[in-house]
Order: sequence, then structure tokens, then C-alpha cells
Amino acid sequence: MPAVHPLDTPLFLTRGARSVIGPAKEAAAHAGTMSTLQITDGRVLLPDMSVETGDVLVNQDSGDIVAVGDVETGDETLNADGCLIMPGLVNAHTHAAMSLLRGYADDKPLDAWLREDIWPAEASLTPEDVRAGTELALLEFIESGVTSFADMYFHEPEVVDAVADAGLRARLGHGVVTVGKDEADAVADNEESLAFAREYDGAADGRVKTAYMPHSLTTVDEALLREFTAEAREAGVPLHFHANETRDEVDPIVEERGMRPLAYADDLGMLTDEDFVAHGVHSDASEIELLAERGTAVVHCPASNMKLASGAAPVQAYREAGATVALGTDGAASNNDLDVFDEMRDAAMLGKLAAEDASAVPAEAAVDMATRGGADALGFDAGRIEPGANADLAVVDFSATHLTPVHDYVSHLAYAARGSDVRHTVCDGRVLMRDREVETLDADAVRARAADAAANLD
Ligand SMILES: CSC[C@H]1O[C@@H](n2cnc3c(O)ncnc32)[C@H](O)[C@@H]1O
Ligand SMILES: [Zn+2]
Repeated sequence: MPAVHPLDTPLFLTRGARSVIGPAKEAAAHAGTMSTLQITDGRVLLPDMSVETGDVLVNQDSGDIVAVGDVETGDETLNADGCLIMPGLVNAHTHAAMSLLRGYADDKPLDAWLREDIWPAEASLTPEDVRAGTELALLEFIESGVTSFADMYFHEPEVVDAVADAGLRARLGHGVVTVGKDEADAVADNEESLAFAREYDGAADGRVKTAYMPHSLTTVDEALLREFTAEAREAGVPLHFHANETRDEVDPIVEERGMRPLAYADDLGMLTDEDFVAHGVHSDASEIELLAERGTAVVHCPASNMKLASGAAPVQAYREAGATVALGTDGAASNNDLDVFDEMRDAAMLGKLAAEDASAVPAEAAVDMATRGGADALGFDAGRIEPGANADLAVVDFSATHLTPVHDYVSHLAYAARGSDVRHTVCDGRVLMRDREVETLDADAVRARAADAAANLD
């Protein structure tokens, strides 16, 4: 049989076919009233996971996708020859500044790792450290096609500034821990989280959205969770928290309260369709149903869950129940990178192992969780290549040895591609990385500042 490279084969050719475009935007594009970016000569991953030959036209003023297929010439072009244009990846749970703690403490379970190593190190992090660590993470995101993320940390206004400069999209929150604090400090920590959420929502030209972020159901006092969740609801602020990550976290709640942790969260009003929880490893059937019923998304963090030996989340069961499932790296200290391509592969592999079923969490599911699922969890109109959606895109070069041959693009995205295969990254219609050169950050300076900050850690 002759070897025909799929990149040389016209798949579902749409050249000459009508483009999918809204009439108002088409008129504006023709009238030359908006500046446009045309991503040319590539193939496009469509929302139904099919791949078509065609271009993507982006309105750089609104940051939206204008057309897909056979499009008008743009004011600016981005060459995607030999590439797949896919929705930008979404890292739906991380602690960006923990990039400074990459490799700082390994090979321990969550509780010992946090108490013996991570929390003591974090106690001396300054706002400047958080800025340096966050910028390092954002550089890694852009270099690996991540266009949006959710961050829970402290000194979070620094994260807002870093996101504004780097050009990414994010859902940000100040993480609250009240264990070990006196009443006044515990209240102040919650107030800071809510005040941050109120003040910074809509920052960075609307690319930053916020949330009230209690760390978990066991590290924040019940009365404060109840009080501040109610305040968050009144202010229209969503919630994000760690839930059901380890057995050591779940068992005491069940013993002390006689109810499952997510039933307890529900009783506190913490589960709505705006909220999203991280991990959900040790959820039983009733909790899986509850999340699906409430529309609360769950962010699966397979690498962190494996490294800390927390367990394997029931991802296939969540998806079968109709819950929204996203992917997250967690912090770089428990991963130890921020590459969402790794997360897709890990989610598919671990999902099969957990379900003892090789057909569980197929490639399409992994890609869906890293794109549409992530955007839905974070409340962004992104995660799909369609007119009207945010132009958050990753252009993946399929010419590498480890991506040859191409029988199936989606299979390669889930199982074989790496962050370093991303050639261009676009967020909100702006090119953040072109031909692997990051345009919004000085990569050498970012790495140097982060290395300095890490060298000065206690
Ligand atoms: C109070 S800001 C967020 C807080 O979370 C810590 N953290 C990092 N990884 C995890 C994890 O897997 N489970 C729970 N908490 C985690 C981080 O170090 C910050 O202190
Ligand atoms: Zn976390």
C-alpha cells in the first residue's frame, strides 16, 4: 500500500465552501471596520471532534472567532501549514506560583507534604516571589498552548497583574485556610478572599474573572464557610475549593458528620452550576449524582493524584452521570510540570486503569475535558472553535517524529503530543506565542527572576 501522509491528503475539504460566519460580523469584516487575524493553511479541530481543512478568522478587537473554513483574508496572518488549530487548553486547577517549589519536596502523601514542606516554605513567600513564580507558570502555559486557567493562591493581586501583562484568561481567587488561626485572622482571611473577588472581577479587559476560594471542607471552619458562601452568593461570586482529594480528608467528615463531604458542601450551599471543585477522587455514587444534578464541575488532576498517591478519580462515572469534567495540573510541586497535554494522556490512561476498561476515557473525552470542559467549568465562552466563541487557540505542529504518521489527530492530541509541539498560542485574538517565540513575556528574564526567587526561599 502506498504510504500517504495524512497531512498531504485533503480531509473534508472546505476550500470554496461557505464559511460559518455571523452576518453582522461578516459585514464588518468586509467593511474593514475591524482588525483581523487569519490563521491559514492548517486543519481545524471542530466542536464535534472532526477535523477539517480550513482557516480561522479572528476579530482582534473583540477577541472573538469570526469565521471558520474558507475565510476572508485577514489583516495579519499566522501560518498553520502542517498544523492542527485547536481550542486553547484550559488548566482548570492550579497554584501558579508553586512553580517556585517545583522539585522542592517529592515522594510524600498530601498531608505530610503540605505540613512538613510546602506550608512552611509558603509562609515566607513575598508578593514579589508570587509574581515571579506566577510569571514562570504563565510562560510555561503559553509555551504549551494553555490559554486559560484557574488559580488559587495568596498575594493574588500580583497574579492579576501578571495575567494582564501575559495576555492570558483566568479565574482567580485568594485561597482561605482557617485551621490554626484565631477567630479574627480566620474572618480576615475569608474577607480578603471575598474582597479580592469583588474588586478584581473583570480586570485585564474582562479576561480575569474571580471566585471565593475556601481551600477545602476540612481546612476552613464550618460557620465561616456557611457565612461567606452566603455572602458570595449575594455578590454573585462563584466558589472553587478542593474536595474529596484523599481518604484522610473524606473519612473524618463522614465519621464526625455522618454524611458524605459533598452532601455537607451542598448543605452549606457550596454546590451550584457556577462553582467548580478540584480533585473529586473519593466520591461515591451519591456524590457523583449530586455534582451532576447541581451542575457543579469537577476538575480532575490525574498527575497530582498519582504523585501524592491520593487515588484515581472515577472520571468515567462522572462523565456518564453528565457532570462537567475539566482537567488541572494542580501546582507544579505535585506534578511536576504544567503541561496539559500530559494531563490528557494521564487522564485517559488512569481512567482506563481505574475503570478496568480500555474503552473508558477515550481520546475524545480527554481532549473534551481539556478544552470545552475546562472552559465550561471556569465560565468562559471558549473551548471550541466556532464563530462567536473567544479566540483562544493553540496551533499544534504535527511534523515531529513522535507524531508521525497521523492516522487520527485526536488520538495524537491525547496520547502522543507534548506542550512543546505547540507552534503558536492565541488568546482573546492576540498572538501570545508565534513560532515558539513568546511575544508578551521576556522568557529569559522570567526564568532568571524565578530562579532568583527560588534560590532565596527559606
Ligand atoms: C491557600 S492557597 C492554596 C493552598 O493549596 C495548597 N495546595 C497545593 N496543592 C494542593 C493539593 O493537592 N491539595 C490541597 N492543597 C494543595 C497550596 O500549597 C496552598 O497552600
Ligand atoms: Zn490544588
